[in-house]
Order: sequence, then structure tokens, then C-alpha cells
Amino acid sequence: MTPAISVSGLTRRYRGHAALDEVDIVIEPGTITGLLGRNGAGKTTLLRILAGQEFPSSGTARIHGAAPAEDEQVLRRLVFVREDQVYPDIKIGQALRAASWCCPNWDGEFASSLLEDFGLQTNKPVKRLSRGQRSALGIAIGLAARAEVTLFDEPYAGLDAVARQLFYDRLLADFAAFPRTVLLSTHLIDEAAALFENVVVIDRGRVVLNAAVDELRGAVTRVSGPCLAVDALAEGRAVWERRRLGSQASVVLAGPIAPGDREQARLSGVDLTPLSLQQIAVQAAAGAFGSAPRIGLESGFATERTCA
Ligand SMILES: Nc1ncnc2c1ncn2[C@@H]1O[C@H](COP(=O)(O)OP(=O)(O)OP(=O)(O)O)[C@@H](O)[C@H]1O
Repeated sequence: MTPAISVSGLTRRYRGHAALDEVDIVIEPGTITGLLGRNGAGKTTLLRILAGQEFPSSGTARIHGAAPAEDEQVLRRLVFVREDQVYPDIKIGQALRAASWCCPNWDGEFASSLLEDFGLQTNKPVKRLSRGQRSALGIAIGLAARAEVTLFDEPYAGLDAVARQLFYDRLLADFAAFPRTVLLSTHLIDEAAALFENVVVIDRGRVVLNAAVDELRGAVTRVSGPCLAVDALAEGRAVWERRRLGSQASVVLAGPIAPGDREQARLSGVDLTPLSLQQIAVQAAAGAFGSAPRIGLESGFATERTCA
């Protein structure tokens, strides 16, 4: 099957600075992927290239096998919702009508119900909306478009927690009824984690983690307690991070912890705490995985001991 999104050797330089550096990503149709990374990591640049709004310096980006910047038909199959979307001086109803002309799968009833959910009236001028309301409008357009490929770039600036939850709920429900490919960039990682089947973490233009969320859940553990006991548990394992404070130590271990090791931890007063998706993304951006394009969990190193 042709991937919904495929990116190969993608590089984008701005005056010598690589915003994206040899990025390879393949995203299968019918999945929701979280695009994560620190400020300036390259997420928007990647989404803009996928949406045909930016050209790569080298490498390729394909939507359902076609180059978005060269193929108008591809653009009809995708919708790109960005945080800083600028609208002309029109009313909400006109913005929806314009979106309906561009989106072959547009569902007007769904758009109306989303407006109601977010408390937006069609006769209100877009320029009079608050920041959060403008985000809600973008989200309503992005969801009601039902585009085969839906790109959300931090779509919820200014949205309150209730409205964000509404967005997650509506996205999941509509995705279940009308599966499509969604790539969502966000800094609210734990909040959005339940949406994601896969995550891609970018740091300084490079992919530092590309994994299924199921593979990550419970698979990375912070181990803290007496130094020697922590070292004993970490022996021979992939260690992403080591810290020591006096006689206590803490390490982050990749891979499952066997029942025997759990018992050993309990007996020796060692705490085992699984890392959340957000903590894993932070570790990835901090370089725990090196910088290979497709990195497995077990690529840390356990060469030294914490209590040597
Ligand atoms: N038009 C441009 N001209 C020059 N540099 C740019 C341009 N667009 C992006 N950059 C640079 O490319 C890098 C990646 O920017 P990008 O906006 O893709 O990051 P991001 O991951 O979306 O960040 P954030 O989470 O803060 O939105 C940054 O260093 C940014 O300054």
C-alpha cells in the first residue's frame, strides 16, 4: 500500500541553517501520529513542506505518492490547520463556505455541530474572535474537511482545557467513523497522548524517535534508590540517563523490567516509575537515542556504573 505520507532524505536549509536534516518518515494511512519536539525543532517546516507551502532544499516529501508542491490534486486531499492561520476580513459562515469549496469530503452538518460545541456563531466576523475562538474555528474546519491527510500544527493556541478536550473527543469519534491520516504537532504531549498510535520526535531538524506508542508505553522506567541496588538493576541494560545524589542514584532504563527484577527492586528499596510519553519525548530530545533516523528503544548504553 502506498504510504499516506513518505518523507525521504528531506532537508530544508535557511541561510546555511538546517531546519530539517535528512529526515526519513513513513506514515501509513488511517493512523494518528503525534509530531513532537522542542521549539525550533523543525515541526512546522515539515508540515509546511507536506502542505506544499514550502520547498525542500533536497530530498522528497510525498502525500499518497505525489509531491504536494507540484500536484494540485494532492492539495485537495489534504487540509493544513496552523496555529497562526490568517483569515481575510470575513464572517465565520463565509470561512466555512470557502473551506467547503476546497474540500471534497466536507461535511456541513458536522461543521455546524462543531461551531455549536465551541460556541461560535456563523455571523460573527473572524477578526473579532479571541485567539482561542480563532483556534476553535481552525479545528472545526480541519475536522469537517475530513481530508484524507489532516495536518494540525499546534492547532489549539489559546484554547481552554474544556475546549481542548472537546477537540480530542471529536477528533477520535470522527476518526473512528471516517478513518484518515492525521499528523498533529503539539507540545501538550501527555494531554494528547491517548490520540496517538505513533509518535515522531524531531530535535534540531533530525528524527530522534519514531515509534508506536504501544511500544513505548511502560517500556521506559526511572529506577531510583540506593546507588548499588540501582547499579545492580541497570547492569547490562540500555541506560538513557544517570543521576547520583550522595548514596542515592536514579537511572532511566529502556526495555521491559522482568518480574524477577521487579521483586529484586522491591526487596532492595528501589522505586520503579514508568516514564510518561512526555518524559520519553524529553529524553529523546535530550539525545538519549543518538540521532539515527529510526531508533529502537534499546539504543542507550550501559557501559559505566553510577556508583563507581
Ligand atoms: N522562513 C524562515 N527563515 C529562516 N529560518 C526559519 C524559517 N522558518 C523556520 N526557520 C528556522 O527553522 C527552525 C525550525 O523552525 P520550525 O518553525 O519548523 O520549528 P518548530 O518545531 O515548529 O518550532 P515551535 O515548536 O517553536 O513552533 C528554527 O530554527 C527556525 O528559526
